[in-house]
Amino acid sequence: MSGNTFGKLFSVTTFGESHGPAIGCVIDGCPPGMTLSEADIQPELDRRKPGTSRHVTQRQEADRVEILSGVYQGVTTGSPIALLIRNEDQRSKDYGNIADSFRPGHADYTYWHKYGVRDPRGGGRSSARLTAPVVGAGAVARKWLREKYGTELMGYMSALGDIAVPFEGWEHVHANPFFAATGDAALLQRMEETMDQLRRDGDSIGARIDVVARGVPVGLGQPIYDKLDADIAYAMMGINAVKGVEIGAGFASVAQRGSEHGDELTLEGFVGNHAGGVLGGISTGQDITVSLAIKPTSSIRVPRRSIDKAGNPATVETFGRHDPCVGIRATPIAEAMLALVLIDHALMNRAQCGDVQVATPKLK
Ligand SMILES: C=C(O[C@@H]1CC(C(=O)O)=C[C@@H](OP(=O)(O)O)[C@H]1O)C(=O)O
Repeated sequence: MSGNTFGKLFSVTTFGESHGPAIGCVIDGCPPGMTLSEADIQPELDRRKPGTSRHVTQRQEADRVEILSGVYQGVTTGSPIALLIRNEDQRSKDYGNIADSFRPGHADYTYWHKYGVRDPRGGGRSSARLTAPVVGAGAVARKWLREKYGTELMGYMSALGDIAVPFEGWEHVHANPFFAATGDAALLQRMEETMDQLRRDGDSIGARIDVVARGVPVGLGQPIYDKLDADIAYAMMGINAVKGVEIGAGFASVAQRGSEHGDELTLEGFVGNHAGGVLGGISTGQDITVSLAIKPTSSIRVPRRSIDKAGNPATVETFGRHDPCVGIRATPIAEAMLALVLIDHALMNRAQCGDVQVATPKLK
């Protein structure tokens, strides 16, 4: 009801603010009997944490996760799992000059009208820092999915602003600060220069992120309202700054014919994956492919027109430590959200349809 909980059977409630003492989440419904320790979660948080290159926010947070409950002798018990991440590097004075006005493109304005109370310390609940607990919960989900079905989740940046970054191979993704799946040195150099110029300009830029789930069993998803692709879109739109989601061919479907779009079935497998791994809202067993449009960060140094709380015209400039392209750190977050959707649907499918068997081959 209050927009802080995600998922039905594997439900995650996040808490905390960017400049409060800590952030975290409570996971309810994790299956018992899975080995789990901080070491399973920390590497995912390390992929997302701030301060890892000059192209992201310089706020220094270790994002060290503590498991407070739900695990006994290294095994999940079925009780709620609480994950805690302490904030260490808050600097609320950066927000002093905008405490009474509204950043264009930011949630400041809508939160103020909705709640009538403003947390002047940083972005509060609307901060992208709140994606850290989501990544923590996603790490638990992806471990279960890997152990149960061999599911793997991967993602990469496929565009930085108007620079398209073609996919070359997964081996490149962690060899550059952008999560780009390319080894093209000239292209990476162009991306670095674009970001350096943006930083000098005090401006920001958008990005496109592609996410893939491989090894998803056939049959996940519900027929009408809780379609797998609908829940994926819902989940992705829950990530800060996401303005668009495509599944499979997405908006390119508009220009396709049925003879091209519909992936033919052969005994060797599906021919193509325009469906993005989902037909009729239910997983096909192929890769689930999702693409996200991430808007340019709204906290920028460029002076812009706004108003203040009293209704006077104001000029807004945001100082402090911000991501000039929040999309650079979005890849692990998108993977985590996809994992949360998949585990929830896997548990729901197990409940209703766990005994169903048909003799038809399962295609890939
Ligand atoms: C700290 C993180 O990113 C933050 C995301 C963010 C925002 O407004 O979204 C604003 C900045 O934080 P602060 O509230 O301290 O100004 C970023 O540094 C993080 O992702 O962990």
